[in-house]
Amino acid sequence: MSALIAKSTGLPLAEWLADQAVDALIDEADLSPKPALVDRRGSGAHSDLHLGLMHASALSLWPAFKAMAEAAVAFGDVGQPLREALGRIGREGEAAMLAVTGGVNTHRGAIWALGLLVAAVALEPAKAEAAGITTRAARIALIDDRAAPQQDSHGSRVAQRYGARGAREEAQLGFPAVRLHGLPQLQRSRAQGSGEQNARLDALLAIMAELADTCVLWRAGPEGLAAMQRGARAVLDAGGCASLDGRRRLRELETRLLGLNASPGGAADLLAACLFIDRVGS
Ligand SMILES: CC(C)(COP(=O)(O)OP(=O)(O)OC[C@H]1O[C@@H](n2cnc3c(N)ncnc32)[C@H](O)[C@@H]1O)[C@@H](O)C(=O)NCCC(=O)NCCS
Ligand SMILES: Nc1ncnc2c1ncn2[C@@H]1O[C@H](COP(=O)(O)OP(=O)(O)OP(=O)(O)O)[C@@H](O)[C@H]1O
Repeated sequence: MSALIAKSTGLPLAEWLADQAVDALIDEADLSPKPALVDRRGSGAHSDLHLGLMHASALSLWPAFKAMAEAAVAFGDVGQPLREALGRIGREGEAAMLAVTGGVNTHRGAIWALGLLVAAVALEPAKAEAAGITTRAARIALIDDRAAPQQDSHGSRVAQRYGARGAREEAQLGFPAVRLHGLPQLQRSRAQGSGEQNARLDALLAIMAELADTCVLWRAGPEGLAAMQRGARAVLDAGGCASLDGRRRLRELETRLLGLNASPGGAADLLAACLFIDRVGS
């Protein structure tokens, strides 16, 4: 499917995939009202981020996504050489992002998730259904990158402290938050006639209701994480973002998260992953 679309647009596959990844990031950033995240209304719980910066950051990642797709085509299968090429390109992409944002982490988790997914599609563009893409991405993520520097990141610290599944494990398991929660909810809400923006918000909430988001754990601990998961579930149980009661619950969730200075950045990255698969998937 994606091979055919790339062909019909006349673009090389790698360029088409980089376009889709960047557009998924821009769609995620623009989607409003997202609880406590950067969106068209403002900066949520982030004093160092704003929408223009999210856009500039997304655009700065286009060459990295293109290079990741090209690496997948060149190596041709999942293995150590591809894994280590992706790691190197990912780190270069992160450096380009930090140069554009003046050192602010706008899309770290997204480079990881979308990079793996872009490579997974490029490996077998004819097999672009969600299960196939996420399984191939997981197989890449399971390989050790011997050149990766030992990191003492916020995410790895809280994942260890609380025994939570962080960004790395989410990918290694084949993105269950996307496959089992985000994408099915996106389709359900569309089928119910909720409207595209509400369907996307519902997909974000379905991810938030299940994810051990290490951004939230870092800033607000296990109580913050529980508040995020419970609050997101309450919106969906009330009928989702297209319903009046759901909207009321969404406002309550945002107030609660802002009070905790907690922002579901990991869930936002995985919504972008969800929108990417929705764009390229067959
Ligand atoms: C694996 C990564 C994300 C490091 O993650 P780490 O757990 O150490 O935490 P860190 O706090 O630095 O970043 C986590 C990022 O993931 C997102 N996130 C948080 N929780 C989750 C979760 N449960 N699931 C998915 N994403 C999450 C957040 O938005 C955050 O931006 C990645 O940065 C990495 O190793 N990069 C090295 C370069 C590389 O190999 N690139 C390959 C590109 S394919
Ligand atoms: N629309 C969005 N708004 C805010 N964050 C987002 C959005 N989309 C994705 N994110 C993700 O959220 C992360 C930002 O979270 P956070 O600011 O907590 O990270 P940090 O800079 O590592 O830590 P901290 O600011 O707590 O010291 C980014 O890595 C980004 O991937």
